[in-house]
Amino acid sequence: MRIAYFHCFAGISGDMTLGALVDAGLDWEQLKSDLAKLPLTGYQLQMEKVIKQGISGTKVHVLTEEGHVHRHLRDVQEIISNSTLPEVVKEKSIQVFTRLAEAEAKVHQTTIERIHFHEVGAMDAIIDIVGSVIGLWRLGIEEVYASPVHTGTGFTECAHGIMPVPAPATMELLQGVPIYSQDIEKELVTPTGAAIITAYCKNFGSMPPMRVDNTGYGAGEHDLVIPNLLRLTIGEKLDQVGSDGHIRYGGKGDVHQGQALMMEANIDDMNPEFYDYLINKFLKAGAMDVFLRKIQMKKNRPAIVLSLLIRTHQLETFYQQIFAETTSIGVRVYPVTKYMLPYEIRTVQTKLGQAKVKVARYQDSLRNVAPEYEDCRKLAEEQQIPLKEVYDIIKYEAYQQLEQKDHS
Ligand SMILES: O=C([S-])c1cc(C(=O)S)c[n+]([C@@H]2O[C@H](COP(=O)(O)O)[C@@H](O)[C@H]2O)c1
Ligand code: NI
Repeated sequence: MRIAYFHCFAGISGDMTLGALVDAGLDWEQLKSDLAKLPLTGYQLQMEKVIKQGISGTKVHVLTEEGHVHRHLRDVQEIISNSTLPEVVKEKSIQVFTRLAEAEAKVHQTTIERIHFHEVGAMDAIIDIVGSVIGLWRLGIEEVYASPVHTGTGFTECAHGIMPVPAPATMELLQGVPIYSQDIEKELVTPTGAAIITAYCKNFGSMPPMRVDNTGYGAGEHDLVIPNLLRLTIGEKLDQVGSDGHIRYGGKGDVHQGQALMMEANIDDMNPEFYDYLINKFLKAGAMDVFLRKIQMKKNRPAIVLSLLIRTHQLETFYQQIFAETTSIGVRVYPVTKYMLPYEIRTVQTKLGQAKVKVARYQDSLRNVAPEYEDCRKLAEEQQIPLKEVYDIIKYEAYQQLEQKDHS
């Protein structure tokens, strides 16, 4: 499972979140073209690389000509609903704004229908929030975690006048979240940042075990005595790292469940030489699996079903690639639920040498040991032994070692 960890050592705001997402690999041009799907004009998006206390990060600027506006929640909802963004993005963005409205309503003792946003409903806040939702969706983040949140202290000036830090709406949004201040007299967490992180975050604490793919830094406005950055780390969630250093995927013992999409296209008119190239291309682009089946179509035409198992956020990427690279002009897409045994990758020492094996367990019993093909191929080539023999030896010796460990 792909997860994100936000390290909020200098707080969190909407533009820091957007900067961190871009710094961690969100495609800038893609983000701009996604945001252009909102019925909003009169803004410009800019990004720049900045250095904060020697650390490089991305600062996103949302430049608008908008004067002081008072939007209600329903105005923001309408803007988002009237966009051509995917439903998941619209729903999550509206959820974040609804959280903001609830916090504002509580602070100003009114209702979410009546509350009018000042700064937090301005165009830059809409861009920050919808952009952050797009970013997490585009990067395929399935779960979000965060550190305890550094809030800052003192006072800040806004449309309401002078406010204590954390601002009342921020404080309301941070109910139940571990927060702290180290006497930095700045507003480190804004209502927008607090609404985004609390709408997503599963747990505020230390970083869960993960295999890191990318880290990005989103820069805040001011220069502080600490690096004014929000650090975002993206990677694959590991359910456990044992004291032996072995990594376990998918928890201990129980079958775990995940959602994915199956894309299929029936192809009867493409040069079969292309399939090898396409399978590699789709796998490199992040498909979880790609496979072919022979079928007999109407008029007795022999054909191929090209199937791709993909993550839900990859839909657009892959239908574009299928239409661009194959002769297909239509794809079927359906949601699938995957049930998976937890597994771990272990390196075993055998009489032929070292090899990795994938070890699957159900509860506490060993269910499968699969030697890694590439390691076996290398050993077979190096030692001029038939591949199937190498495979059997690795599997047998791995079983013996693992069973011995389990019983000791
Ligand atoms: O716009 C509104 S209603 C607003 C409410 C509050 C409360 O705490 S109530 C605070 N603020 C301040 O506005 C700026 C901008 O916030 P963003 O989240 O849009 O970056 C910030 O100083 C808030 O504390 C605005
Ligand atoms: Ni307010």
